[in-house]
Amino acid sequence: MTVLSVNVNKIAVLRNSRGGREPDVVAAARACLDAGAHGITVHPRPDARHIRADDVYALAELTRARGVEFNLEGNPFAPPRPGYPGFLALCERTRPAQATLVPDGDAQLTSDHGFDFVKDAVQLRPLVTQLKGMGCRVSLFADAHGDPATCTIARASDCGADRVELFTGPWAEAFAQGEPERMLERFAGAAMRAQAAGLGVNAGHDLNQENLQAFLAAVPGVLEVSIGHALVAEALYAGLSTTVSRYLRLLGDG
Ligand SMILES: CC(=O)[C@@H](O)[C@H](O)COP(=O)(O)O
Ligand SMILES: NCC(=O)COP(=O)(O)O
Repeated sequence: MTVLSVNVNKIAVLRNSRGGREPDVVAAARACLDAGAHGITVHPRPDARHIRADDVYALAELTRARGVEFNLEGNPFAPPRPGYPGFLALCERTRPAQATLVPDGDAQLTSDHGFDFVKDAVQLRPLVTQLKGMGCRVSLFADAHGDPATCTIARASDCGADRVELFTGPWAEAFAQGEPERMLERFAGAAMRAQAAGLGVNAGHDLNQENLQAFLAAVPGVLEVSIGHALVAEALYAGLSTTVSRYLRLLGDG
């Protein structure tokens, strides 16, 4: 079975837009877990555009109390700054069940590529060792959509990683354009090469209710998907009619 880790970054985007406490990230995470989600993911960014250090601490406590996986994602190379203690410090303080390393830059709107496991190995190896020493399972964000001849995904095992997370943005794009076949072949091939090297395979980015099943049917042995942006958008649509009805009842119209 593939487990679902819900990414609650977008709840924090909404909260931060008004500067108050609502919507509450922990309450939202609790609702996801009450609905049966297997874990919670967050990807705090150094500019604190959504998840803040305090959210990470509170979610670590919630997931520990509920006995579910906390998946902390982030760029381990981004230096600390006021309000952001750094990815390793956050892991040290919260001991997430899974640490997912992602090579994003500050200016990125969102994550858009994985590591080059040949070029980045020297830097990654000691970090992976350090995180494993904290008791974290370590997953590395990986491209799976490129030419199989140049794909370095299997080399993630040389970095000491337990898993890779396939960057599924290109899959979502190919699906939306009605051209899924070649992309599915590439992702399935990359997943199998990673598995042959002893790595577990996770997947995430832009997965949604439309593109998820075809992906999982074609890509073997995906252990976990982390989904946030689309899931929160879909939740808005699913919840809007109930909520509008409630307001109308309050107004005596319904
Ligand atoms: C690694 C990954 O694909 C997700 O964590 C995604 O980047 C979410 O981050 P944002 O919510 O900041 O877009
Ligand atoms: N690791 C991917 C993730 O946590 C969520 O990505 P998205 O669904 O917000 O694109």
